[in-house]
Amino acid sequence: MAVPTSVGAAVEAASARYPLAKGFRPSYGTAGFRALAELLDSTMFRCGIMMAARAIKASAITGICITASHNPAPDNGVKLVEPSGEMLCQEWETYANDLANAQTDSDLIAQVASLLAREGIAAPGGGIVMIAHDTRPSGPHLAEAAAAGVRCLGVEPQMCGLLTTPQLHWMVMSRNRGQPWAEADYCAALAGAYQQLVAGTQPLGQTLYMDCANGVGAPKMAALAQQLAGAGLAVDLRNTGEGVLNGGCGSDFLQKDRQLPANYADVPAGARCCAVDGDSDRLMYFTPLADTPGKALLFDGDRIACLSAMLLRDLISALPPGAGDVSVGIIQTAYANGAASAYIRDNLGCAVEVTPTGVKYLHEAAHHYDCGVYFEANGHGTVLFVKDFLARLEQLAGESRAAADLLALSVVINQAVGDALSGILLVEAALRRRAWGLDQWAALYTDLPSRQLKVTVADRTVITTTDAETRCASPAGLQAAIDAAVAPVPRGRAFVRPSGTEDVVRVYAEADSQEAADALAGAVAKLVHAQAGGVGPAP
Ligand SMILES: CC(=O)N[C@H]1[C@@H](OP(=O)(O)O)O[C@H](CO)[C@@H](O)[C@@H]1O
Ligand SMILES: [Mg+2]
Repeated sequence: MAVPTSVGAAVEAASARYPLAKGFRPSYGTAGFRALAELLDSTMFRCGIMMAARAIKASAITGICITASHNPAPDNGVKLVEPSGEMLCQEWETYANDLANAQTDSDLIAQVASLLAREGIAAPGGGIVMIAHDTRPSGPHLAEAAAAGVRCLGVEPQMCGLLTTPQLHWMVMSRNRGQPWAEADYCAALAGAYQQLVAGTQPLGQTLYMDCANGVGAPKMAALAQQLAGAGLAVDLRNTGEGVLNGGCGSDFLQKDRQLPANYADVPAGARCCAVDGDSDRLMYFTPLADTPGKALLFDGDRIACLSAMLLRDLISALPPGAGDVSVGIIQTAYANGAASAYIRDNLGCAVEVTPTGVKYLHEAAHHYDCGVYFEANGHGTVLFVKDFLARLEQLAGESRAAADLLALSVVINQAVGDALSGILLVEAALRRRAWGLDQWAALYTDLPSRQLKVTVADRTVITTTDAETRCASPAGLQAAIDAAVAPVPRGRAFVRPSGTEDVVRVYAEADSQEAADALAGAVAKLVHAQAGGVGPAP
């Protein structure tokens, strides 16, 4: 099938303004495309075309968020939103790669024609693509490039300006469901549900110090906090945009260095603190340590998952018998701390599943349960409720506070994707309902010391993995060598995998002491360097 003439002409006319940078080979990674912002004009334009096609195909609204999340400020990238509000379905990732890598205008038009033919899209037009961006200076320009792509298919781009990634996902989800979908509706829905969850409980009484990573989370949390006035949640916003995005602050910085972010010198040891990343889809809680100034004790995604599962368990056990059996599952990746996995297995009585890295895999697995809790260790995740369970809860909500609270929980916690702002309300509500401080939360279990390293190799695709990335299938011999390095280490565990967002191989190791974890990670990094084509000096 030939591409409709109007589409071909529109692509040809517009694409000259968004040429493929010389030698640039974009690859759809763990969460979309990411690169230096100045390389991305063509990628955004082409993603615009694709998400317009996705909208036409579904007769619905799709979304494009221009962000490079926790990456440095000069980078940018794109996250693509399905009509359901979830991340782009995996089947369309191939189109994204094919379009993004078309070398000439005629190649591009041929790729568009092939997509339209394979998806049975005969005529352009219909649908809307909502486009938002984070605080990076390159955002508005790249959003315009995406909009130009959308228009080529006769679809209307709707410019939403500055939003967190999860807000855009939520808006697309709500709008396609025919529910109130504006940004103000997001704040009202989350704040109202939070108030329901904490009704009748005492405020925690201390300020929450939130590190906004100098990103979009700052203005958006400020707006949400306005709606929470009177709910007993005092938030002190730090790193609100005066410094460099993700520079010396934010959830990723904290997780990597376990060091206090910038502008926390005056925050007392033991204070309740949290940090989000540049697009506010990751959340870490932390507290300044008294005995090692400048260092933080982390409450990571694993610990947030445990707290969420405990809240779910409390509420589910208080449901009336009419609610029937409710399955709760926790989904983790290989990066989950071994102590957290053991705690869940031994104390929470939930099913545990391990998937490859990337929320698209965790999100999919979470759908296997009535309530699926998923968090990556880095704080990216949410709690999903299946429709049928929500319908049962609605029937019971009039007579059962637990049912009403579970419904409120499903509103507080973003059902489209992991959302740091909604995660904050989840954690605050869970702590407040138990009248818990950070001490009790910390006492659930003690993290095993761990270490992550990166190794640069000539071609990271030489490393392939199996068993949810816990074992290497190639290069031959590498896994046996890793096994030999791990064997003598008490509580030792290690694995390696190629990153989906950076040109590196990631090494993870944990053991019963920090020294042992560091040594094991170092030994495994050396093996990777030696056996998988390491570049530069050995680690
Ligand atoms: C170890 C780690 O934290 N990996 C991160 C990172 O993916 P990599 O494929 O490891 O580069 O970025 C992803 C997207 O933000 C996130 O989902 C994932 O958890
Ligand atoms: Mg992010």
